[in-house]
Amino acid sequence: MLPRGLALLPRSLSAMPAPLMGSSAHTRPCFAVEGAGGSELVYFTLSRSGEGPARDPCCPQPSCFLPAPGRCYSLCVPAAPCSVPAARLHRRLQQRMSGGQGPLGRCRVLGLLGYSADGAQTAPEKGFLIQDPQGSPETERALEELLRSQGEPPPALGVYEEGERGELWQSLWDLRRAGGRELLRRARVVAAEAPPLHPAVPGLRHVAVFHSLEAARRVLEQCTSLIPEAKAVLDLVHKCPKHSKKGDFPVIVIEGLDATGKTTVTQSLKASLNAVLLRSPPASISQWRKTFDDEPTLIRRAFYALGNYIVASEIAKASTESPVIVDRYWHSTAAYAIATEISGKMQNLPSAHHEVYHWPEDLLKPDLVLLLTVSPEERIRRLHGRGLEKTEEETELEANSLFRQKVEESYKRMDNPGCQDIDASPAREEVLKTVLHLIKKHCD
Ligand SMILES: Nc1ncnc2c1ncn2[C@@H]1O[C@H](COP(=O)(O)OP(=O)(O)OP(=O)(O)O)[C@@H](O)[C@H]1O
Ligand SMILES: Nc1ccn([C@H]2C[C@H](O)[C@@H](COP(=O)(O)O)O2)c(=O)n1
Repeated sequence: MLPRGLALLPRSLSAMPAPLMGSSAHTRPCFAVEGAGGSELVYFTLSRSGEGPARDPCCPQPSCFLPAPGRCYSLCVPAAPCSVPAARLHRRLQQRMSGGQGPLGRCRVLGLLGYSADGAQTAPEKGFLIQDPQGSPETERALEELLRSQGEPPPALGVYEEGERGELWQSLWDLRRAGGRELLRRARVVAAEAPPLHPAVPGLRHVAVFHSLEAARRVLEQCTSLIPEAKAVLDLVHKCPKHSKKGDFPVIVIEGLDATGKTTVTQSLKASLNAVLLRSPPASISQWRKTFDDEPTLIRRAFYALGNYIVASEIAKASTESPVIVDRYWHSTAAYAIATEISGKMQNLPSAHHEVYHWPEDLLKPDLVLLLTVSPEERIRRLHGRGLEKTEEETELEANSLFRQKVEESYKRMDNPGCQDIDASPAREEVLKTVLHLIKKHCD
């Protein structure tokens, strides 16, 4: 018996009949599998005609999808990727599949992005590729059950099968009928060229890196009936002046990965400069961080973005009376969001000067942004030395040095104001001396 796999694909993309029948690779729906080929993404598209070599010398090989002798399943969320319901459905499925219970618990879950190859400035539809090392029918049943429990219409279910000549086929099934399924189409899986930009880049400004208060506010407004804290955040934003303006005293932001010494440096600066110390997210919303950290990227990043606007109003007020030091600000929000969304290798990051690195026009600009950097080994020594419980993202940083490098590189690509790099490895007093020297140089 030939190995089989299942795919749940974005309904909007899978329902695009013309591109599938046509021959232009530019208009076809395309897909990228994250993590199947190490740090490389595996790109594929669908051909109804079944044309193509028996075994495609390029990816995707059936083995990328079908872990011998297991089966592979994949799914995408069938709704607009920028909408709160789609983002929450994706998150729910992710939690259920990575919950470690039942047959889905033993599967390897990879990210799947569905995008259009015509370069549209839209966010990709997100999904999963699920590899079952045991190839058990229970997994298929558990997956169907999971999808049917998510309400109508459940995502379409695609089944991957290896053909007689080693080629890969995808059958798309409609799961809407209670207990049954109907074949919507069968298409050949063929390699697609890697797009010029990572598929998540065109949509970054819509789903992760918000460049205006309005864009972030729109997201939380969609959440008020689902997340009561969203209303509380919006109320605070509403109370802030529309365009916060900086006072005459300098505003200095300290940025960096966790445990690079931001708290240490900002507290010392506060004392040395007789400054006001602020942080983003501000104290007024930090009690809701856990709630928003558990939400999907779209909502989580909108929360942090709005936090920056609330801090901006605090900066405006404080900087009329004394220097202001800010522990994290917009650069953190943007750098972590970019590094999370852009899977794969460092080269997938948007190139320097890309608009995603530009400062939002409506957000109060600091005078100076200093980026503390330490070697990965020193950072881990400091994390362990501190002995605090690790957050999910800190664990990710420790486990995934590629992610850490992407956060740091994104910081370095920020524009106007850019981040000025500081080696924070030396002793505390020496780091403080360097920072004070730079502030003096900049502000004199
Ligand atoms: N220059 C330094 N040399 C040695 N240890 C340091 C230095 N600066 C800070 N540390 C220690 O490293 C640990 C992390 O520092 P700190 O809490 O200031 O980092 P942070 O960037 O604010 O971290 P987080 O973002 O996770 O809050 C602390 O235990 C701190 O005492
Ligand atoms: N202005 C900010 C501050 C923080 N974040 C996010 C980025 C990380 O996920 C996490 C790090 O914060 P820490 O653990 O150091 O308090 O919070 C952000 O997006 N924007």
